[in-house]
Amino acid sequence: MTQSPQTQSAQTAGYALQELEKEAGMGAMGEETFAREVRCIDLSDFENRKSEIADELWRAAVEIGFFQVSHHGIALSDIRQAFSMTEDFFSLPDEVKAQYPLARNAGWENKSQVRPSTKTPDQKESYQITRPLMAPLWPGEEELPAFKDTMLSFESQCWQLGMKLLSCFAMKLGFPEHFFEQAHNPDQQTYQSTLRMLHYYATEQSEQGMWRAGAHTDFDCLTLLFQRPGQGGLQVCPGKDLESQRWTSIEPREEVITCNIGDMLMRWSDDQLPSNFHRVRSPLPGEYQGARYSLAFFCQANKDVEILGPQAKYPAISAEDYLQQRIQANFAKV
Ligand SMILES: O=C(O)CCC(=O)C(=O)O
Ligand SMILES: [Fe+2]
Repeated sequence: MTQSPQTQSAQTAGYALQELEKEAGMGAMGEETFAREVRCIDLSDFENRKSEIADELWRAAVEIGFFQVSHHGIALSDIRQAFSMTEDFFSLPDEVKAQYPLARNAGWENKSQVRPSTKTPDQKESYQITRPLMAPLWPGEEELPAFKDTMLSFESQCWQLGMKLLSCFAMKLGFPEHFFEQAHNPDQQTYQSTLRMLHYYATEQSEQGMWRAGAHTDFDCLTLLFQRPGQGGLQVCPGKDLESQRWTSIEPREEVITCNIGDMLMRWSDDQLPSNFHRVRSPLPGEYQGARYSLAFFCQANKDVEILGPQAKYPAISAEDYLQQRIQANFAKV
């Protein structure tokens, strides 16, 4: 980094402001539609079909910003096991979970994320796993047997898939094929990719008139989102629909993973790849009113990695500074 700290933080603040202004206008209900297609890209025979898959991913990401992947290599039984552990974790008493409090992007929080779009707390609890920060944050084996091993192995599978997808984007951006894999190195202390377990409260435990997750774009490069059948509510607003605030509902399907580009890759791609708004709305009367669980894996470049696009549209910024400014805008205390 050649800039003085002062110039650097002024630019950081300017960019943060721009992102937040966009987000602040997105809190309304808007219009709902099922009409827009969210493409599902088949990843089978990945190594042999890589350039064709890369073309399909690029088109879906550029044109819509969201896509789903099928035949992605993570076994359904592993996904189900990760969800079962997630339910077990959130069933622990609050006093137990409170021993593992959220700091930066690891640990447990409860109704503490206030989105700039809604300015109200998301009606959820979450527990985030970020490898280098976990030592004081794992429940003991006696509290939750096999939790740590199961979730770490799932995290690793998510990382592998995330890196596969990012290698396709690297090729299309003119970076070396393994560029993003090197930037998301799980063996270093600077690793900051995160597996987030989410539990949205059943209607009776939620405050009325609030969002399960207010409209937002993700901070990361790429998000992989796993949903449970029958637990809907995720809605996306592809860039084209931003002005009209037309929201497309994504029907949860167990065998596909819903993916979206985050702000970090948008910046890294000089805005060629858009990060788009999404949210989780509360159930409407007549819909399933029970709890909703989801799992999200956020590919976030290691702290010391410099984010600079192929055309250098924006000044270089470290992934650490980039992420920190977005976390601060969302959580008061961390
Ligand atoms: O739970 C979901 O379906 C979405 C979660 C999400 O968008 C997030 O945590 O960033
Ligand atoms: Fe998100």
